[in-house]
Amino acid sequence: MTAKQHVLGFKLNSASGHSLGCFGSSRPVAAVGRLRGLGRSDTAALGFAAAVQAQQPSRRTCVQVAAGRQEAPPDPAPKRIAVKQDAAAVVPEAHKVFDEIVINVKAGAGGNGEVVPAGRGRYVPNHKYKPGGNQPKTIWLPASEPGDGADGGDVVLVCDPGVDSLLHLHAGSGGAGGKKAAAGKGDAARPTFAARDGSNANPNTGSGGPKRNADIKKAKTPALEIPVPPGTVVKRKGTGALLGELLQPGQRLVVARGGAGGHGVMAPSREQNRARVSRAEREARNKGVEVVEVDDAGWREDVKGQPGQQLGLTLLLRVVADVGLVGFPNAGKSSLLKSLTRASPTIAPYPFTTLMPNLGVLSAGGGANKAVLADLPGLIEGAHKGRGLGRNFLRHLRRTSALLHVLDASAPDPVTDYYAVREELRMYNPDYCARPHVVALNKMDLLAAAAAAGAGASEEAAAAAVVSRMKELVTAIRGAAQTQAAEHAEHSYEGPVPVPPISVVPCSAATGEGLKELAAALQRALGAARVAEPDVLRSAPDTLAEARGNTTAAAAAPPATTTAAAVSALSASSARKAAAAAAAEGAERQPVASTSGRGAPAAVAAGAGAAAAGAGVAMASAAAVGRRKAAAMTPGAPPPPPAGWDDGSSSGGGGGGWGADANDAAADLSPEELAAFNERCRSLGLIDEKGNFTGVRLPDDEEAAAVVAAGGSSAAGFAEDDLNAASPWLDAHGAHSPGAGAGMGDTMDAADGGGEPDWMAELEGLDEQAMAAVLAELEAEEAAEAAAAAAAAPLTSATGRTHQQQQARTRTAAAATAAANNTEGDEGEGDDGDEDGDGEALVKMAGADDPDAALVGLSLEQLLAMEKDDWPDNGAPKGLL
Ligand SMILES: Nc1nc2c(ncn2[C@@H]2O[C@H](COP(=O)(O)OP(=O)(O)OP(=O)(O)O)[C@@H](O)[C@H]2O)c(=O)[nH]1
Ligand SMILES: [Mg+2]
Repeated sequence: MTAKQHVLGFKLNSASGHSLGCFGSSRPVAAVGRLRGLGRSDTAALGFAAAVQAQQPSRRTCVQVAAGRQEAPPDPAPKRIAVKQDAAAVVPEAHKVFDEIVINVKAGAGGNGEVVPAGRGRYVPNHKYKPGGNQPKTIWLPASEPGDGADGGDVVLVCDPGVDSLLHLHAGSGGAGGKKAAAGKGDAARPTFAARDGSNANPNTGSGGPKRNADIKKAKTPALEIPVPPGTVVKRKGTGALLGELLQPGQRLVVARGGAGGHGVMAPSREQNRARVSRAEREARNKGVEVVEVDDAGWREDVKGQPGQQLGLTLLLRVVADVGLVGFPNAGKSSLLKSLTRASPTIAPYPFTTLMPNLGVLSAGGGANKAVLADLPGLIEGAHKGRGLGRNFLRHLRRTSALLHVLDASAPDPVTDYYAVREELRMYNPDYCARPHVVALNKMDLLAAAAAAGAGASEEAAAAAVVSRMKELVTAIRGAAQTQAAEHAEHSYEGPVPVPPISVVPCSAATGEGLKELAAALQRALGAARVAEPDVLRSAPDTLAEARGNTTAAAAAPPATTTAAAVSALSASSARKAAAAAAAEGAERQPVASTSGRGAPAAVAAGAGAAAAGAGVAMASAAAVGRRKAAAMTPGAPPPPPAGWDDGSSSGGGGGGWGADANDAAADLSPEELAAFNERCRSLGLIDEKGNFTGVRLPDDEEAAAVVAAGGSSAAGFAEDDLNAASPWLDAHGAHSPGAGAGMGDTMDAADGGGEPDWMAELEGLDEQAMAAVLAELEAEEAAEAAAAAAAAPLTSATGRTHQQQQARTRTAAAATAAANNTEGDEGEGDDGDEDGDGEALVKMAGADDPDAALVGLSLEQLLAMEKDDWPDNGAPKGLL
């Protein structure tokens, strides 16, 4: 044996085959992998030896290996082991779930405060100093107050409607500022989102500058905003505590608070320290206390910023939708979503095509009647225990108001499928089974094709076979729903009683058959959901429908549209009543009866005679046809609004604009009220004999004469003019007619109270005298206002004040003269026409201590004649004149 070769002897543990080895002796050493100094080929050789030894445990195996040589052994066995080792090193990539993620969030730490050495500053004279007093002559003024450190940035979740999943958080990438998840498991493997730390106090950057100004005491640190889709639920990892739910766009949830910034501190000077310590020492020694060296680090701690909060969060997405589509894989959920909405989900003939919910908007009837549908991944039996895609997707139903069960009608046993899905729902959350739901018997075309193939050439026989199969399925599905409710009662299961379907609609996503009926049924289900559980987040949907919900309103409607309104009202109210009754009755509710309760009244009221006797397709479609006929709707028109839906648009479609014209205001009135309202409008001249609106206007002479002749008012004062003829107009605006002896004051008051006075119309018919009186009164009013304003507003110059007062006096005098000419007294304007009183008031208002008071009575000429030097020194700029 050369020096370069070693003989390695092995004694392998026969129990485990190859876990331990010996190095030339019987003493066990470390595991094979931990033998130091061996190359890859050595390890392979050891492995080979282990394998041989495992085959023949009684033998002692020796392997000769050339140290340092990296030769590949010819035997394939070590290769296998090497492959095994590589396989162990592979870290399987974590499955990225779009609707759930655990992340770490870390708020920023606060910045440190400023430490200002006590020596910075200067002595300033002490203004309290008095010779002989105990105040020092100078006091120490520090140069600036020390600044605080900035608070650390918060971590905030922001509800962003532009984001539709949580996938963007997995990599911790994007603008959210997260770090990529580390390989491996545990906390470190989660993506981490850390906000910025607060900046340290720094006089140069603002924080920690001259701190006389409180506003710049702290610098601001921007928060880290993490966008999440609407419907994100935030829980604390570990405890599971619910931190919040983000539903509204722009909603914010602070999940980690930044640490507080450290305080700015004025550090004690060396002298102060020494003096303080030595004094304390001296006192302690005097008391015989042993002195222990203690570092007073209190202020040093105070300066430091606090760490930010740091925690693990579980984010769960619950899709926000009105209707959730549930069913077995391949039932055609995605196909139906595609046919009903503009969504384009992936559709394929194999199960679990859909892995993420797809959303689509169903807008039946346009406008407000919009519903968001969510197509969920397929469920299978045992999903609530984790089979298939598991129960995770079931939580997306949480925020839906109604459900659409999609069944493959061509499957061997659709009823069992329905029951199985209902049971899955019940076991996951019994509340889901209490929600209004519709069953879609999809793939009807396949059934028809099969029937046609079976029945040979006879089309009628094939159609009859399909109808009979559909009837059978509908009855069986309703029976299954009843069975579920009965079992619930029998076993006293938790939660509300499962409800039967609102409608079972045969349809085909491929041919489009039955889709209109399906959309209408979904709207009914949503209406029922809203009535049973009004959602405060939505605006009240049916205030107008409520008003039309009684026959009175229908009777008050214009004749041409009465039928449509009555049908609409009846169908809305009956549906609402049925829904309310259904909510109250619970398990006792008979599904067939409740369904006919929804459909039949509309049909009966319309005289279509299509009230269906039994459950099923025939009944549902007959009711729908009856409604359509009754409402005289075109085939493509939207279905009548269900309970709980704003019928603004559909009433317009069905009734030729009923409710959209001026009569809408009268819709809420009883016939008596309506008659009184019309009479009043007619008396005011607002509508003509035919009931047409004439608009708001001043009546002409004949009408005025008629009003006067009817004894409305006597003609006096301005009686012969058109002014009096305005009485109906004033009446209409809540003012009274000018009576005998009433002057302009009254008229103006009435006009003021009545909204927009037509001044030109009023002044047109006045004679000269009356016009002069009006003008004088206006002048007087203006003058009084000007005088009051002059007294109230502080004047800065004597000139301005004098000028204004002079003007006021002039106007007052003119007004007084005009008022004196006016024979009728103006009771409303009693403060006018008193020149002296006014002048006195002005002098009084000027104030006794006002240096300008002496100037008040002087004329402009007198003022101009005054020497400037004679002017009182009141601070006004001199020489203005
Ligand atoms: N003939 C016919 N085929 C249909 C109809 N609806 C769906 N299909 C077909 O059924 C298959 C499955 O349809 P999907 O819409 O992907 O079914 P799904 O329920 O979304 O399936 P998962 O996403 O796996 O749960 C596709 O091949 C569709 O073309 C229908 O009304 N008639
Ligand atoms: Mg699908």
